[in-house]
Amino acid sequence: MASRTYDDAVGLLNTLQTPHKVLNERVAAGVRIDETANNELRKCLARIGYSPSDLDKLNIVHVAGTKGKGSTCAYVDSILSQYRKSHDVPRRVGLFTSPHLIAVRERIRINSVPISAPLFAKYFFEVWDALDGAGVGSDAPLKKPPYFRYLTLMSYHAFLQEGVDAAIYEVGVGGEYDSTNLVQRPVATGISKLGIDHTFTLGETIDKIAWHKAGIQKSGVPSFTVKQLPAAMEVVEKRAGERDVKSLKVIDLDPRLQKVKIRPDADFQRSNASLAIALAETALKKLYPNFQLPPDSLPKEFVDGLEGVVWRGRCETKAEGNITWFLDGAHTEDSILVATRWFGEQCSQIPGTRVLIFNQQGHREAVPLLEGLFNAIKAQGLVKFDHVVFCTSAPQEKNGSSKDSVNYSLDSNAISGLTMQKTFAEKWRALDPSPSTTIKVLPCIEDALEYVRGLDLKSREAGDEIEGSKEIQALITGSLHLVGRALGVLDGVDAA
Ligand SMILES: Nc1ncnc2c1ncn2[C@@H]1O[C@H](COP(=O)(O)OP(=O)(O)OP(=O)(O)O)[C@@H](O)[C@H]1O
Ligand SMILES: [Mg+2]
Ligand SMILES: [Mg+2]
Repeated sequence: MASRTYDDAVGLLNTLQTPHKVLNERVAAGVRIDETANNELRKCLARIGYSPSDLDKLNIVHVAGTKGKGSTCAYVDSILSQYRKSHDVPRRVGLFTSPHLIAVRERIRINSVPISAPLFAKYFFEVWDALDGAGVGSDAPLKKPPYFRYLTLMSYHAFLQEGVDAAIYEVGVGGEYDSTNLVQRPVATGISKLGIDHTFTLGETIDKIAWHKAGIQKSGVPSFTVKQLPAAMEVVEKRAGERDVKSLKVIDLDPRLQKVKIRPDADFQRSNASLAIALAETALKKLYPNFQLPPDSLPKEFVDGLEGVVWRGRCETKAEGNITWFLDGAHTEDSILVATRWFGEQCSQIPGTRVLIFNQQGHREAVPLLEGLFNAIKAQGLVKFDHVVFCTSAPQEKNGSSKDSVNYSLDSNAISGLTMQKTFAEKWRALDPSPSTTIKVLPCIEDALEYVRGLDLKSREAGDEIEGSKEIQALITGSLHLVGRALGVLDGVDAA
């Protein structure tokens, strides 16, 4: 029998990635996802032994949105975990999020911890074998769903087998046709901030995008959203009506958060936290029928859950001697503004050398994204980048990178030729012609981090700087893959 380790599982899982060439052909032919994908996935679910109604046992909190999904899910998870610790209910909390930063198994967590490598391998191969028809009765093989959909299927299996009694699901792309949308009766659905992203799949305008995301709302299930642009809100309301939801509530900034330390201390994050409070409250009402949240303050479990949440790669800082790394995986117009403002505010009080490390490989609007970053930092007027580094997020075999970060959906020629990075460098030079700004194109994130460390070394060798000016503040942003690769290096190999 073939070897069946975690590494083997990830290797096989990678064969389910859609290659760059096929993605391009689909775009050219205008092929978009529709309900056939979930009809196929229901067959796979049946094959591994479950009906869609089995998923209702997971008491799912389902979250869609353009920005803030992952953070909202992490908050709900963290609040429920506090109840688990203090009351033993829910006994086990599942969390399904994407993408991963370092290891694929981060996407499937139980009690906030990524499932172990052996458990990942076990559930991976159980699903694999069942789809191959290797089980009782030797059914005909079923075509395996692509990467993300396979992982979703596997998460259903893992959570049901592990006795999870509350699960939080972050939508992959859109909502209506997403593989997380197999659930028929979640406990609550949440729609975080809507904006423009994934336009090929979802449509070019916010109302089209909202249509997909609002498609997670379910009959008889409470739905929650945050303030949206009118064109988006109209669609959310219309779809809520069509679906006959139990209620649709628009969640404003929760005044009870005034005494809670939300990080970063910004309204976008308080909005995510407010949405999470409403979702967690609804889930807890299901788990404890008499549960009531006081109207003017939050119980300790909520406060501890919100303050203690760990959501890596989003507005994360790491100190390393004189260097402070600021990491944020922002890759849309709105979120890049948020990340840039956060960086500017954080380091404007401390003199030092400012570095930007940027990449974005798959996005059609990558250059405008970079330009948005430049304009935001300029408009804010607090800091200026002295060094700007463009590099790829590609794993480097020589550094012992794992299969977890292999990405076949990107254009390998563009990566090896550093095509995007050279374009970014030209763009930045045009935006900032000042000779005092150094612009670099480097093959990989490892080299970019070393470049920054080299700056630190040089300044320490120079030795005669005034106190404080030896600080280096480096913002790493533009892509969650870039940030994940950077964290992998900065944390050491086995960070997950
Ligand atoms: N409500 C929001 N409005 C605008 N930007 C946000 C909001 N919430 C988060 N962001 C920004 O988006 C980044 C990603 O946040 P998060 O992981 O919560 O979003 P997501 O919806 O899961 O995104 P994706 O999965 O597409 O990366 C954050 O680091 C932050 O810069
Ligand atoms: Mg996204
Ligand atoms: Mg996410």
